[in-house]
Amino acid sequence: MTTTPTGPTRPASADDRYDRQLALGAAGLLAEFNRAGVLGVADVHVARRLGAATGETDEEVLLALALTVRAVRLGSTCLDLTTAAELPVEHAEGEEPPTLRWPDADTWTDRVASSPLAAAAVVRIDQALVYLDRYWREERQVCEDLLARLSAPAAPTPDLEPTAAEIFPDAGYDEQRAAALSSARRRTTVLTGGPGTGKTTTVAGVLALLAELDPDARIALAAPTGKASARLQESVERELGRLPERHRARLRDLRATTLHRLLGSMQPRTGSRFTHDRHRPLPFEVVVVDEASMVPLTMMARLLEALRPETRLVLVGDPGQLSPVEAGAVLTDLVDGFAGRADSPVTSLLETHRFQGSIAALEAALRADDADAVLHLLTTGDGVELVDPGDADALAAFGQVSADAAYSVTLAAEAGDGPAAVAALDAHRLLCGHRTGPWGVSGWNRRVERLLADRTGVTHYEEWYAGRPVLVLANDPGLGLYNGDTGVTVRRPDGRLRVVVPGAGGAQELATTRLSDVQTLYAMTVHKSQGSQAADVSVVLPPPESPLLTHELLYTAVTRAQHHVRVLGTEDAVRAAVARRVQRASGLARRLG
Ligand SMILES: Nc1ncnc2c1ncn2[C@@H]1O[C@H](COP(=O)(O)OP(=O)(O)OP(=O)(O)O)[C@@H](O)[C@H]1O
Repeated sequence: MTTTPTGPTRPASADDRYDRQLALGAAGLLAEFNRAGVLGVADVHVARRLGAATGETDEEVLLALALTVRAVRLGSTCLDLTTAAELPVEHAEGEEPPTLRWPDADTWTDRVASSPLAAAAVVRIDQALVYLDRYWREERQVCEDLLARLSAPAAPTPDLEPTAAEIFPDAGYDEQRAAALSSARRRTTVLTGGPGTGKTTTVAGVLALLAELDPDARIALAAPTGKASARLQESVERELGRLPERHRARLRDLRATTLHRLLGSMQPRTGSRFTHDRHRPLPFEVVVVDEASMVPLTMMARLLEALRPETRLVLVGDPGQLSPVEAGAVLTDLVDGFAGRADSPVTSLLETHRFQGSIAALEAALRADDADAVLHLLTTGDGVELVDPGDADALAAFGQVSADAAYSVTLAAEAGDGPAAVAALDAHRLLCGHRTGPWGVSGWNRRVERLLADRTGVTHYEEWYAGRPVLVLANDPGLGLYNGDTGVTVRRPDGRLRVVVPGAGGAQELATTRLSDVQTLYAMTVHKSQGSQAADVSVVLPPPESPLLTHELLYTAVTRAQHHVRVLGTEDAVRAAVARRVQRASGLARRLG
């Protein structure tokens, strides 16, 4: 089973001209698909506007355009019209799905190909897929740049084996030693591996090998988000600390940054997107990009065009994790597209070094798509649990774990002990698949707040109180805060409240008035938790019919846990998640293969 999230949905029968989900003025097929909840208002408006600009009147062609806009909005880079009618259409429980007049799948693509829209290059047909022009260009460019990098002969490298043996001395590092050696010999590497498989350790080794080849090599470390770059900095520093002094000394001044900052500010007047592009390439001999699974197609296109052909590129990530919010799942496409090619730049690390026992077994069962094994482990394993939401006592106990964790944070925060409050906060995480609704972050935030109030006897009516955990929602480079940072409010001896936010350079304390874009963090989305870890994790699965319930969601959620994970969900929900891979349409893998 595969799924594509279906976006806004409403019952087909309702018709309200003031409904914000309905596109006013739309008629024919566009109105029909909008009313059924398949198309959003923006999809319809874009299609109508581009149709008017190009003189396109064929409603089936306009429908194809609107569906392609929708596909991009939901993360695909293109749309296959021959299978479009298989899109799951949400409908109210107990009702039949709406009957939609899907155009003839055999001729639809040809009609689009010979339309004024295609003549005006608004849409492109390639490999029988429909693209918006921009994504077609970016996908082709990514493919061409990568293949050009692979076909260029690599510079001859001296014998690196002795240095590799020095960096990775014992047999426990065999897999990483081999991966680091092959990366150091190549111009392009895609280093993949699940959580804790030693990707960062390998990157530190690759950098040490490359610095051995060229001690003056300029090295850039980057990640898609500020939070991920801060984590990269921290973990590379930690892993470099393991290396002999000679290597450490060479790599001491490395600083990680975001991809946006690496590429430079936007250049609106020159029409170029970033300071660095094909004409003004990045001045580095080595560029390492971590959390590559979070890099969307557009950013990958901008990065590749800004690299000199001789710059070594190392993309690092876990293709099993959630894809970026924007269009494209490039890392997955690279792994699929290069599979079986003799010149594949993909190197995979398989052995996990962080997890043990049932969590390691659960991770392996998920990777193998083995739903029976996943359920068996969740119901019998040590340190892993499945909690039935239909069992009131079990549900109450599940909520109590979060309330107890919040209580520990409150005690430390009221005592003014910042480090203890941060440690208590990081000891447990409650993760939800949904943002809103009773099973989402907003519902669980309220629920834990109530349980905590029952326990302390104090209900907080003020926004800020000692023990309030917060999640930062926007980057603020001035304050050194990043979207995804977490902090906790503590009471200082003078009674004032301060927010303690741990970071790579140590914790900082901020007045509550300086933090504007934050939300209470008794629960957070699985998406936001990517890349972070907690000793104990509670996961609230969406119901089986939710399109957000996917393999990637469950895998990302359970692999956040170091020692204990409890999953609130039915057996059906677990089976649905294991079976349902996020399907993002893209032509990149086929182009590469
Ligand atoms: N070969 C090894 N033997 C023992 N421990 C290792 C080995 N490789 C890495 N480790 C340790 O395992 C932990 C995970 O390694 P590392 O951070 O490199 O993995 P990762 O794949 O980058 O993890 P993630 O991306 O999930 O954060 C670290 O504490 C690291 O020091």
